[in-house]
Amino acid sequence: MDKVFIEGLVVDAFIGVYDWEHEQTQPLILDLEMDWDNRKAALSEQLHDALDYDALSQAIIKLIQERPRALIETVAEEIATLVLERFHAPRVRVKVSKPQAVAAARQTAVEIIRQA
Ligand SMILES: Nc1nc2c(c(=O)[nH]1)N=C([C@H](O)[C@@H](O)CO)CN2
Repeated sequence: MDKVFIEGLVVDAFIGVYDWEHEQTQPLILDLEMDWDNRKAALSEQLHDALDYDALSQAIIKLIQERPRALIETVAEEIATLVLERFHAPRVRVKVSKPQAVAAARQTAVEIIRQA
């Protein structure tokens, strides 16, 4: 299956289980891989035949910034649901990284794969 990617999308979010995390935003870094048949868009050159990574990126930023969340797992699930239900991709891999979570670690992250 063909793929569409969004890699390294940085979104400032109220995210975390601790009180201090409710008072200041932290960056999340999002990586998405979506199954999509790119042949129709390649032939028509019509954006409506493509999985629009720009529209999807804006929708993800809006989703994340509409309310605080405790766990990055919740962010990953909600993004996967958005991709499957609103953007109609049949399969998505979502990685949510929280680079400032653990001082001694370069990165912390979760990854999920969901299918329609
Ligand atoms: N699996 C997870 N573990 C932890 C999370 C998380 O979202 N998923 N979050 C925290 C705290 O918010 C932490 O990031 C603060 O530094 C701890 N563990």
